[in-house]
Formats: sequence, structure tokens, C-alpha cells
Amino acid sequence: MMVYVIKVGGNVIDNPVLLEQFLADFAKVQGKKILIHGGGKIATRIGDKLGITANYVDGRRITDAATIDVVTMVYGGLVNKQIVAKLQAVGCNAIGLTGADANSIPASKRPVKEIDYGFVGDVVAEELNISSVKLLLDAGLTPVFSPLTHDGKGQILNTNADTIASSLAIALSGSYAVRLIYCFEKKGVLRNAADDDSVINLINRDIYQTLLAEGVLTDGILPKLQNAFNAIESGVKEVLIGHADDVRKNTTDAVAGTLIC
Ligand SMILES: Nc1ncnc2c1ncn2[C@@H]1O[C@H](COP(=O)(O)OP(=O)(O)O)[C@@H](O)[C@H]1O
Ligand SMILES: CC(=O)N[C@@H](CCC(=O)OP(=O)(O)O)C(=O)O
Repeated sequence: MMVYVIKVGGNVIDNPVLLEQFLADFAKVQGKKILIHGGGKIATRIGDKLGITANYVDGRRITDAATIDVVTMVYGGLVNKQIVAKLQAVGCNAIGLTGADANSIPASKRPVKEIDYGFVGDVVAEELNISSVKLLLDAGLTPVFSPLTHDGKGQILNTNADTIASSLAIALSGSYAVRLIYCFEKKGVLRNAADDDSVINLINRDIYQTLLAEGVLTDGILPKLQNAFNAIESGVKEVLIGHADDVRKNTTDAVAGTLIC
């Protein structure tokens, strides 16, 4: 049986029109499905209002003590519960979770090397506890995960939403055929970030290395591709990166966007 693990990013969540359309389309996806949401942009905006400035390195947020409180409120509260309520409104029986819930996504605080990322959690897909997630899926519920994990000692950690999605996809691939779909506001991975129509239809490791060397890939596309390759090389059957508007097409055979292989 196919399970769809679908991630929606911050630029879509931040656009009420795009988000509403995406959630209506997501609700119509047949079969077992999980949604993972980001919300980086909203956390940055709310942090700014509180005088807590965002600081990213290679697409990952430096998460100090003040910032972990902001992201816990924004991802675990505002964004997660708004998405769940909006899904209920379009007939999808969603249940909102963090990685601390049911101990589903344990993590360890990233060790300090050249950079101290603060309260950022590294996850190991094999250590996820997905039995509760499977129970929810079997009960006809749709889990909606925020990008928060925990260290088992009472500390919430911030984990990139693309990583949460790939880890859940890998963990579930032991029990199901999994298609992992990254949905964002571009039509796929672009050869030229300024040209929305320059979609690369297929990327393998060799092409990825070439694109990296050419400097075509920057910012938030980096964690997406790292996680996409990790997933496809760790048992996930299919991985796609595409536009949020194409989520329904991407749960059929007529895929749109960038296929990772
Ligand atoms: N080659 C590329 N193709 C697509 N997006 C790119 C590329 N290079 C850089 N980007 C940037 O990466 C962003 C996606 O990352 P991010 O904003 O973190 O997405 P999300 O919120 O979905 O995780 C795009 O909005 C785009 O600005
Ligand atoms: C550690 C880390 O970087 N966490 C991310 C989690 C949110 C996220 O991934 O949001 P998008 O999908 O909208 O980018 C952050 O705080 O930005």
C-alpha cells in the first residue's frame, strides 16, 4: 500500500491563497497520508516583532534559548493548529503532532563544531517510533507534524522540516511503499533560480554534484535535496520536489516537478 508523506514549506504557508488551495487539494489525496509543515518565514516575522532576529547557516536556523521558545510557539501552536483546523474544514480528519508526541521523533542536540546551532535536533530515521503514527493512519486519521523534536530529557529541539519529512518517510518505508513529496512555491528544482520555468525534471547524484559545483543550488533548496537523496537511498520508493499546486498530480502517475533518482 502506498503512503504519501507530503511536506509543505514556509512560502506556501505564508501565502493564504496558496495555502488554502494546497490544503483543499491535499484533503482530496486518496489513501494514507501524512503532512509535515515548515513555517520558517512566519517564525522569523514573529521573532522580529519580539526583537529576536533570525540567523541561518546553510538553510538551518541558529536556535538560541529565546529562539527555541519562538519556534515552539509558532510551529507547535500557531501554524500546526491553524493547518489542522483548515484541514478539518475541508473534510480531512487531521491530528496535529510534534516529534515529542508519542515519542515519535527523538533527537539529539547538534554537537557544537565550527558552528553552534543551539537547540537544533539531529534525528536518526531508524530511531523514530512510528507505531503510533501507523495506528493513527489505520484509524483513518491524517497526522500533521510540526518541525519540532525532543531530546527525551524534556528539551524541545528545532529540526528542519525537510529532515522531519525524509525521516518519517524512511521510517515508514519499512512498512509501506512511500512516496515523499516536497511541495513549495517553485515548480521544482530550477536550473536558474530566477527563471521559474527552468525546472530540472530528473536529478541523480551525479547531476546533483554538478549543480552544486556550478553554484545553482543555494539556501533552502540545499536541505531539501540533501534530504531527498538520503530518503531515496534509504528505502523510500519515490521522491519528488514540486509546486504545491501540483500535489494532486504528484499523487498520480502523471508527476510534475523534479524526480529524484
Ligand atoms: N536551483 C533552485 N531551485 C529552486 N529553488 C532554489 C534554487 N536555488 C535556491 N532556491 C531557493 O530555495 C527556496 C526553497 O527553500 P525554502 O524557502 O527553505 O523552501 P521551503 O520553505 O519549502 O522549505 C526557493 O524559494 C528558492 O528561493
Ligand atoms: C533547524 C531549522 O532550520 N529548522 C527550521 C524549521 C522550519 C522549517 O524547516 O520551515 P520551512 O520548511 O518553511 O523552511 C527553521 O526554524 O527554519
